[in-house]
Amino acid sequence: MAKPISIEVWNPSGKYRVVSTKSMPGTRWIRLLTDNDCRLEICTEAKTILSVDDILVLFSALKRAGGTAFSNMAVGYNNVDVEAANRNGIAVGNTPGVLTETTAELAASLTLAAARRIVEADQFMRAGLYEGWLPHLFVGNLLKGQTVGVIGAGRIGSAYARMMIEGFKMNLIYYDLYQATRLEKFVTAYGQFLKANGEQPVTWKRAATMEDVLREADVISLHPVLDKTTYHLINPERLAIMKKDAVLVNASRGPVIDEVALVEHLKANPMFRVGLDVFEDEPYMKPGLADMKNAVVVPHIASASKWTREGMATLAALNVLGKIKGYPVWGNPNQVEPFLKESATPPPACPSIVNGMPSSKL
Ligand SMILES: NC(=O)c1ccc[n+]([C@@H]2O[C@H](COP(=O)([O-])OP(=O)(O)OC[C@H]3O[C@@H](n4cnc5c(N)ncnc54)[C@H](O)[C@@H]3O)[C@@H](O)[C@H]2O)c1
Ligand SMILES: O=C(O)[C@H](O)CO
Repeated sequence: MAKPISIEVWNPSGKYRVVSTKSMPGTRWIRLLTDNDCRLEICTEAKTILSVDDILVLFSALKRAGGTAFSNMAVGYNNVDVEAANRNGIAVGNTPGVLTETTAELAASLTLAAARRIVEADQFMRAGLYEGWLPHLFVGNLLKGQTVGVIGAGRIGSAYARMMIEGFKMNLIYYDLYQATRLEKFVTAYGQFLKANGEQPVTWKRAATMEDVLREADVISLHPVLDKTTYHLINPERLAIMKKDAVLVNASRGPVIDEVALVEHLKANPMFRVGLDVFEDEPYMKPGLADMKNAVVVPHIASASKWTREGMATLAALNVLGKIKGYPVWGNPNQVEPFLKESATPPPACPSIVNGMPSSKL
């Protein structure tokens, strides 16, 4: 017999049953549900990461139980079979916007850590190897005036680009299926500001192909969704056209990079550096990656700030609650701030439902 799962129950007499597969940060999301007649069951097992297949099973179980909604506590939903959710009449929620700046900040941190060899230098220092200042010790790359390449200039890609342009006066080259008009306008205006102050203006370019970005950029950060078009977007051929001392950052999804090919590239090109938040086979790294001094690796923490994680929990809970209440879907998933005001009642809407199913169908 399968071992029973440990759960914590809030408001046991609540009319609507909501299950959280993990304990989520903060308490507002719990209050919002229990104040609205929900019985909340939180799975307290230490490790409950659901695979794509687990979620498929969950959908049919949800349907059998008369359930109507599932929400990821994440903006990315490549782990969810949305077609299967549609077949089961399940609305699928996600948590856009609240994590944009936090994720971009981590991508910027990885960029700096890789470019300036922070982790290597830290390890050297702790190992007691420092004997005094030397002209060649941990020489890295200067970012100012270099070109930052962004692949996937959506919410996070654009926020990252702005940080690197405004912070380090980098020029921009980007590739996206859509034009990033607001980002372009920002760079133009910032360039004019710099020029008016007697400084070298920054510039932008929308690349016709991804290869143009890879060839021209000194730093490349990946921010697309993961789907068939972006799987192994960085492959051996594309690694080969990048500058030998480029910095590559990935805080999108692991499979966007062919990680085996990346390890080979790092071995062959010691001046090439990467900063990775995500991995092809999480929680594992491909063999050899952990030994590479020119790789900075962190465990999928890009959205890990207290405010952000609490906000993600709130949005995920409100997606589910909104479906229970029969609320419409919020019109603009890029503007979710009204749901995040701690002291205010959230708007009567589901913050973000990706399969946009009308409440009446559910
Ligand atoms: N590491 C983390 O913890 C973390 C945190 C948040 C988001 N993410 C990942 O980042 C992704 C982006 O999030 P977002 O909020 O910026 O989403 P978004 O939808 O605003 O941006 C994604 C962009 O990718 C572009 N795109 C899609 N296919 C492309 C292709 N083939 N080539 C180039 N561009 C393409 C889209 O046009 C869009 O502009 C998420 O889907 C998620 O997987 C990771
Ligand atoms: O897609 C997301 O939101 C991340 O992977 C978790 O922050």
